[in-house]
Amino acid sequence: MIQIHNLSKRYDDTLILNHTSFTLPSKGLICLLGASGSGKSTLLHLLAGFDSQYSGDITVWGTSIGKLNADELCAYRRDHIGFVFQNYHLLSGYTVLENILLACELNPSIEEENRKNAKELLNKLGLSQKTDAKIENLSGGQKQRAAIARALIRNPRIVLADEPTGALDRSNSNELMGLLKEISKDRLVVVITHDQKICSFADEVIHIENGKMIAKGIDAGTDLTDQPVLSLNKTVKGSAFKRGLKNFNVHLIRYMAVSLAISIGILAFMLSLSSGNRMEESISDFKDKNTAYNNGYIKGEDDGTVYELLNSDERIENVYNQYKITDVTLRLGDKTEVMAEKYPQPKATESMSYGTMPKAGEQEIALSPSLAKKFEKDIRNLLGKELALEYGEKEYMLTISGIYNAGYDDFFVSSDIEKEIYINADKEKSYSISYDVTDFEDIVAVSQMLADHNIDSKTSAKEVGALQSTFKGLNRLFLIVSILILAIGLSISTVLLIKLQNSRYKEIGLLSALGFNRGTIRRIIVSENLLLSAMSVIFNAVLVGCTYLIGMIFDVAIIITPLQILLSIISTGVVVILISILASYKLIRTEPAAALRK
Ligand SMILES: Nc1ncnc2c1ncn2[C@@H]1O[C@H](COP(=O)(O)OP(=O)(O)OP(=O)(O)O)[C@@H](O)[C@H]1O
Repeated sequence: MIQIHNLSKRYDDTLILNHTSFTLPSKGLICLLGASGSGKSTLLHLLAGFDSQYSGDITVWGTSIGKLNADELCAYRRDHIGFVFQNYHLLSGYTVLENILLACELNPSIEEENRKNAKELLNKLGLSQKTDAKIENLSGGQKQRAAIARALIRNPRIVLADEPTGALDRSNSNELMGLLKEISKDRLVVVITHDQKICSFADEVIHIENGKMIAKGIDAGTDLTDQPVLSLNKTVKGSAFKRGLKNFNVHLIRYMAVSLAISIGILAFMLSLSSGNRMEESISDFKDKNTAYNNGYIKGEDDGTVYELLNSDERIENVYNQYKITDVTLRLGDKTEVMAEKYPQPKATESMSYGTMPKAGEQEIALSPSLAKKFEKDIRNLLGKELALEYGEKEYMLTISGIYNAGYDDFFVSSDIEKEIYINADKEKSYSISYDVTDFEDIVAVSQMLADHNIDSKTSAKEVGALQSTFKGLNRLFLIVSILILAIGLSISTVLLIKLQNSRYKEIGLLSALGFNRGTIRRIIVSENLLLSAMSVIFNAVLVGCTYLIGMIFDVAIIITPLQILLSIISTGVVVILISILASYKLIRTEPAAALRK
């Protein structure tokens, strides 16, 4: 029997049930009557363990359900309660049979028996033709019968039905009540109704008036001798992943829309980043073409002050004095050219016709066109050839790395070769100083520092400055755009995922009402979220591929580094999982009564 003692229930300031006490028998058919809004459904939800926010006590077969923990309450709902909802709460996208078997999902070991029982019930309820029909294609009355079948399938000891005949005609109502009367011989069946004729089936009629339960009718008597014990088996069977997969399939279109939106957001962010990469590439292009971009040259005699200033600056390296040298011989094949005087010249301000300036650490030489022509008519052919440079007693074998645009006979050699040559030079007075700026970013600042000291240096600072100011502005712009795109993408994704989760309150409320515990529901949702995340990752990868393809077709090079691609794919997955966890946090924790009302 169920003993209701001093039960009160309020919603905010409204008292619905007011210190009411009543004892319901262990078997028999009870009809619950009352004006609309009097609290009939509320009472049924409390008896079913859908809502634990009340005062007073409900004792079922000697156990107070208010004292049960969350898992025990789930076991109570799953193993002892069959509930017929006023609004059916059947899952769209699933068949009638699947909806009914949902109640047995936590006991899949007897799957065949469950199916057989479900079909028998459908037969009894006149729904056998609709076994495999999608629930959304059923009429109101058919849905009601499917909901009744789901409540009865596990043969529960307590059946609570909220207006089960509301959508049925008289003959179907009578048939159903006949069935409920039949099963009430060995269990308790409580039926909410507004129909007085239905009450003729009842063993007892209870009215709810002013928050109190009042008996009106024949008392079925409280059968204390036949009182079962409330067994609570907390073992959970059934695969949460299987249900998650099914749900994912049913909601596939919705999930696809969400993952597409998220992937597009992250792709847009990546494309924006790609513009930043393009700038990086332009800078590296500039560096490749202007191999002497970081070199500086200061002409004039120095008493050591300029040299000291350069040497003491941490941004500067490879500082050395340059000297005029005489009688330099260049030999290539059978052609020899002697330069009576060779003056050091600024390297960074020269532009290249072909090839590159000699690089430090390499045995290289670059020639001016007029000098190059003395060795070969088509000066381009000289690139990569070996040229011997003789100075003093020494000979250096150098590779011709480039031809630069000076209008007189001249050459540059790699800085380490140049320094070696100066060992034998007349070092009475230096002609100029050469230095390198270690970091590209510091070139302009170093030139400015020298200008502040009234030192005139020849560098590529002007070009680098122009490049930097253009790129700095654009970079900032793209960074802002990227962050904006990411923020918009994340906001849209969050809203979509929250909407997706919010649309599922009823479904999750139903699972909870059927006895799925919080852990199982969490695992179902996590499975779906993992599937959603995997789908988003795949979409993201496909979209990146398509973008590359479109870029190739329309000849727009899209620069995204493999690391950025990997990061974007991983972040898509992580973003989806994190937002899903956040969005489903409340969903998992909502009690069935509240979830089903949303
Ligand atoms: N979750 C809730 N939050 C706030 N108010 C609620 C909530 N659930 C029910 N109520 C209110 O409690 C009162 C009783 O509702 P309940 O559904 O139990 O009535 P009822 O007797 O079953 O009505 P009906 O016969 O129309 O179905 C109503 O005024 C309803 O608006």
